[in-house]
Order: sequence, then structure tokens, then C-alpha cells
Amino acid sequence: MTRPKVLISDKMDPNAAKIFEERGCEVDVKPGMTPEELAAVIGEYDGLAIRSATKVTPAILDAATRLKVVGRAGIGVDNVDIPYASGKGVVVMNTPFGNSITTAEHAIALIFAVARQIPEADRRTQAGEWPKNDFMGVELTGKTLGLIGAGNIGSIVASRALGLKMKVVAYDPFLTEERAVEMGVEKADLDTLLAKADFITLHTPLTDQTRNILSRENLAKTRKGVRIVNCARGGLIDEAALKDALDSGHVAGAALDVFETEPAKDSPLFGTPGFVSTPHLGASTTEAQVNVALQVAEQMADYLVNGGVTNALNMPSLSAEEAPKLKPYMGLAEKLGSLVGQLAHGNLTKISIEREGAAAELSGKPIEGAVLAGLMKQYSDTVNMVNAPYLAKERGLDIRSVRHEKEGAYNTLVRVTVATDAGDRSVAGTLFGNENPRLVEIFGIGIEAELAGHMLYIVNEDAPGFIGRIGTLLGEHGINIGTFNLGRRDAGGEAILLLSVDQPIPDTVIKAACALQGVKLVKALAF
Ligand SMILES: NC(=O)c1ccc[n+]([C@@H]2O[C@H](COP(=O)([O-])OP(=O)(O)OC[C@H]3O[C@@H](n4cnc5c(N)ncnc54)[C@H](O)[C@@H]3O)[C@@H](O)[C@H]2O)c1
Ligand SMILES: O=C(O)CC[C@@H](O)C(=O)O
Repeated sequence: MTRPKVLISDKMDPNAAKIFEERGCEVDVKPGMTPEELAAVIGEYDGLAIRSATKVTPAILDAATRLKVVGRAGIGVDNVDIPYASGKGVVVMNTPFGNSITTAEHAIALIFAVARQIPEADRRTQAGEWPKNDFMGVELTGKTLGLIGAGNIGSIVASRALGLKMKVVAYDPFLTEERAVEMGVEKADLDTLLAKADFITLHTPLTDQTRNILSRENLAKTRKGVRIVNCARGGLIDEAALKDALDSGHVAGAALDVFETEPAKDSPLFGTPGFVSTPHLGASTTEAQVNVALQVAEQMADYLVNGGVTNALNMPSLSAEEAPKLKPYMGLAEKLGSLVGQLAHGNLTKISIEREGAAAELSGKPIEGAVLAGLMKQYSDTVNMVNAPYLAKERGLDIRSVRHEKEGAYNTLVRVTVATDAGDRSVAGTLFGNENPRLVEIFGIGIEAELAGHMLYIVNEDAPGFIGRIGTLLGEHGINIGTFNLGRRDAGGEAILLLSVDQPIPDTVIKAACALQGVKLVKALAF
């Protein structure tokens, strides 16, 4: 088996490359490439491991013809075009916890830095000034810290601030009262926080809702003398308004680790009294970089080698333990999706994916992804289980997922039903011996068939002599039959024949089969 090939395109702890190799991947380490250089080589790789410098743009993704996964050694994924990656079927993963403590500590360090003007005092002391009378700081004890964003990092910052005897007021639309009590913080709306806080620290992602959350208008609502720290993302603060507020003295100090444009080389904030900056160092500790590098390599290798999915932002998680159990179901699901897609005519408006018995115990999303991939392959040859749900949504397909814990006639069953212009069409399959996918029902008729290779599907009247006629026809055209599967609704009623053949069936044979006595429908299928 060829080993998956991974490119590490940003500076990353060397443990990442070691883990990739130990887990059976080939790895190249090439930090510092230009976008053009990356686009020229990315077509060779199955995995791309990045930090924040590599921008995974549509142009890169278009060139990445065999890419399966992008792994971000860190939290923020604003350098990856996730919708575009999803459309291309590329899983995007991050490492949501590996650098949280480190970043929270950096926020606390910057709170101290602005409270005591440490960087400026250091600079002037080392310049030989001994400016003892120019730096009157403030204590943190008893002050109110306004926490905007109370997720992983925000909650660690809160716990450290409480340890420093600060009061913490938190604004986060997803913070519940119970969680606020558990964290020991007061839950507030944004205006209350702005009015109360002596220090404000930001810990949200950059989204349409959080962009400019500290706008000129909101900065004007803060207390005079407030000190502000941003270790989250540039773009959360209006930098021009912050500069004016520092100049006017309304804001007594501000520390930014992140900037609207990075690298920030000529910000108007530089040189402003009370302003402190670091060059996006929030995650830069030995511990955090080892953590995120190990974690991203483990996660990516797990996906590339075993199909396990952890911390993906565009796909449900799937443990390495569950992945092998799910594997035969994915095969079954994809085949059922493909069958229903090949057989259903007209406009597909709805799809229902039911899992029964043992199948109901497993994660539904991967099975749904596989059904949709099988179905959508009829319309696109770049579809896979990552992008299929997005493509299906784009087409306006209404997707319903149902689980029935109780077993029916089979101990495990997956049923796929599509609503078409001509009515509902349903197929169902099971696993024989827990691993071999078998079709067991097609449009309400029981049958037992393996879906593989080239197949011929025939609906006919159940009458004597038909099997001989179809056998003769195929024989006359030199087509060898592999398997032969029959099912019927009632004796003498509608019957189906599903047979596998060793080669594609020419149109002339399909036409000749259609002309046979008693035949209602003939369709060539491929799996
Ligand atoms: N400076 C660095 O080097 C560095 C390092 C790590 C993380 N980060 C950044 O820090 C940020 C926070 O990371 P995290 O791990 O805590 O993320 P998280 O997802 O755990 O927490 C983010 C919190 O923001 C909240 N939020 C979302 N929209 C909001 C809104 N409109 N108003 C208020 N709160 C809102 C969410 O509910 C969530 O609780 C991310 O942007 C991440 O990229 C920066
Ligand atoms: O990789 C880095 O140094 C920054 C990481 C940080 O911004 C993150 O979002 O995890």
C-alpha cells in the first residue's frame, strides 16, 4: 500500500514530522514557501499541516488534486477557506486545546504589562534613564476584568484572574447562567461589561458578529482609564478608534498580540503612549508548540491511515476505535446511495436515511455522508463523504436521518428512501458476517444481492421462460453472468432481476433486453 504523503508548510515542532513517519506517512517539511511555490507542489500531497502563515486559499485547494486533510496546529482557522475545502471534499482539522493555557497566560502577562507599563519602563531603564517617577501603575486586586468570549481560553483567563483577586464579568452569548456560576464569573450583556470593566480581554473568534466588537462606538461606552488586551484575533477592535482613545487618554493602556493586518509592520498604534504589542506570540511556548504539533500529526495520520476523524471543523468526529466498525457500513451506505441515485428518476427532493438494529448504535453522520456521496456521484465525480452533505444542501435536498434501536428482520439494516416526482423509492441493505454489504430490498421487493462492478437491473412480469430468454440474449452477445439474483412482489406479479456481469453492457444489448417479452424496465448499473 502506498503511504499517504504529508507536507508541513509552516514552522512546526519537529515532533510532528516524527509522528507522521511513525504512523506510516511520508512527510516533507518545507516552511516558508510562497503561495506560488505551494501551489506548484501541493498536488503531490494527501495531507497539509500548517500553522498560521500558510494561507489555504481556493487557488491552493484547486491545485491540491489529491489532498484529503488540512491540519492546523493551533486553534484559529481563519487562514483556511473552510467552505471551499468542504466543497472540495477536504477535511479541515484544528487542535482546539493544545495552546489554550499558553495563550491565556499571554493574556494575563499583557494585563500585567499594561497595568504596570512594563515594556516602556524596561526600554527606558535599559536606555540608562532610571525613570522611576514616570510609571505609576494600577493594582489588579479588586479590579473588574471584562471577559469577551468565555470559551476555552476565556475561561482559563477567568480562573487566573480570579486567582489574582479580580472580579470577572463575562459576555458570551453562549454562556449559560450555570456555567457562569461554575466559572465564578458574573454573566453580563456587552454594554454592562463595557460600563463596568477596568480591564477588557477578548477571547472570541473573528466572525461577522465579533468583527469590530470594540468599535469606536463601543470604545466610547467603556470606563475612562480602561485597559484593553487582545490575544484572540485582529479585527475585533477598531484599531484607528483605539489609537484615538489612547491619544485622548480615555483608554489608559492597550496590548495587542494580534492585528487586523499581519504581519503588522507599520501600525499607527506603534509608539502610542500606553500601547504594548507582541507579534502574535499567544501560542508561542515550547509546551504549546509541542502539544499542537503532536496533536495535529496524530489526528491527521489517524485520518489518512485509519479513517479516524478528530477535531474536524467540517465533518463529525469519528474515533479510531469506531472507524473500523463503521467501515463496512460506509461501503454499504455508499452503494445504497449509488443504487437509489442510479434508479430514481426525475427531481430528487428528499432523502431519508434510516438505521435499524446494530446500525442505529453507530454514529449516523458518517453513514449519511457515505449515502449522500454514493447518491451525488451520479452528478459529480469529485464528490466524497466530506463534501456530499454540502453539495446535497446546495441542491436543496431535504435530508432526514432516523434511527430505530429495535431490530427488524435483520440485526442491522440501513434503508435509503428518496422522494422523487414519481413517488418514494426505497432500498435497504445489511451486512453479512458484520462485514459484507448486501442489498436485501429494492423498491419494496425482497432480494439478496452483492452490489459490485457492472450490473443489469431488470423489472419484468413474473412469467415462465423469462430467465432463459435473458440468459440467451446475454450469451449471444458474449456477456458472462457472474451472479444472478431474483425477487418478486407476488407470484405472477412484478419481478426484479439483478445480475452482475463481467463487462460493461452495450446500449444495443440494453435495447434488445427492453424488447424482450414481459420486460418493463432495463438499466445498466455500475458500482
Ligand atoms: N494569539 C494567539 O496566538 C492565539 C492562540 C490561540 C487562540 N487564539 C484565538 O483565541 C480565540 C479564542 O480561542 P478559544 O480556544 O477560547 O475559542 P473557543 O471557541 O473555545 O471560545 C470562543 C468563545 O467565543 C464566544 N463567542 C462567539 N461569538 C461571540 C460574540 N459575538 N460575542 C461574545 N462571545 C462570542 C463563543 O461562544 C466561545 O465561547 C480564537 O480566535 C483563537 O483563534 C489566538
Ligand atoms: O500558530 C501560532 O503561532 C498562532 C496560533 C493561534 O493564533 C491559534 O489560533 O491557535
